[in-house]
Amino acid sequence: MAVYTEVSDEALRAFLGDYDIGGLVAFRGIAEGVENSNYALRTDRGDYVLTLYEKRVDPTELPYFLGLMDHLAARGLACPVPVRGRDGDALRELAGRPAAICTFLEGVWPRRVRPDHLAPLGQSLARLHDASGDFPANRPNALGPKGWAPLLEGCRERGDEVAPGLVAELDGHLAGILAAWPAAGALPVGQIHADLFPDNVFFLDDAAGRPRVSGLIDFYFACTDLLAYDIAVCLNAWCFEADGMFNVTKARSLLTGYEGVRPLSLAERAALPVLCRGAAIRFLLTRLYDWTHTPADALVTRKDPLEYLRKLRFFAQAETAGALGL
Ligand SMILES: Nc1ncnc2c1ncn2[C@@H]1O[C@H](COP(=O)(O)OP(=O)(O)OP(=O)(O)O)[C@@H](O)[C@H]1O
Ligand SMILES: N[C@@H](CCO)C(=O)O
Repeated sequence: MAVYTEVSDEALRAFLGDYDIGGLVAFRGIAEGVENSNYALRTDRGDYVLTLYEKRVDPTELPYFLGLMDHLAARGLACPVPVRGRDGDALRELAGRPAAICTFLEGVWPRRVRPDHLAPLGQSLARLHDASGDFPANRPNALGPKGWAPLLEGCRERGDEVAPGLVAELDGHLAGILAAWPAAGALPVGQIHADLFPDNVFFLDDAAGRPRVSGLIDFYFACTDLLAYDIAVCLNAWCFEADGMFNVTKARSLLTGYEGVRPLSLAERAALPVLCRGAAIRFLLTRLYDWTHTPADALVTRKDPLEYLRKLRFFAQAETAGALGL
């Protein structure tokens, strides 16, 4: 479900009148995604995605997200390009919500991640980091280390309903992660995607049948943080099997693909285990918060926090990159 705000035919036609993208051919809601309302839009000039930004997005941050996509696309990264209206503005308003039209990306996200998805993923992630090197704006990571303790506080009352003893266990993990977190200035910082899960990466097969990344989407958690933290997010989101096992082959392919474009420093590699613990607790906490604050019958699909507890426990017992097999 991801159409929270309905758009009337009349409002849509008036809205499109502010653009120079041709006449309307087709318009339908996109079911996937949970944060915003997304519509597939076809005009006689091409395909687009219309996004209406819902309540959890801070409108003052939209220029950063749209500006970053524009910047990356201009440097050759396949990502949605915000389309400007006749007045030059990409960020507009529709049905009472901030709204933008972006170009449509071909491809499909992998429902089942295979080992051969990982090297192209790593390459794309490194290209994103390289291409954003000269991006002029910054956005602190609200869901980074400083945000985790307040999130855990928000889960303190009801967290143990999800698993007995969970909150106390998370207190212990969080203290350990924060104590071991890289000091400011120790690792390279830049613009990161911060949510590069399989459903945000589109692939198409090349002529030889090998998967190639056709585009990255959903930059609405992007922020300025440790570049290697983005790899840690991917190690969490892409390298575990359904039975909970960490797949070292996938993890190595991710790093090989990444380092083919941007080699990691020794310090970045050494920090991977704690960055992986950090990424695991970040997704565990946001999922736990949503689980304990969203009514069970709400339209939003809640994601399982315990999937990330298992990942956190796995990373907590691997103190070095070597122990992870990396
Ligand atoms: N530029 C694009 N090209 C093609 N499809 C797109 C594009 N942007 C979004 N989509 C489609 O819309 C769906 C939802 O998009 P997105 O993940 O950005 O939504 P969201 O509501 O912000 O979701 P999330 O819960 O993942 O944060 C995607 O899975 C994809 O199918
Ligand atoms: N990727 C996040 C959802 C927010 O995009 C998760 O799986 O918890």
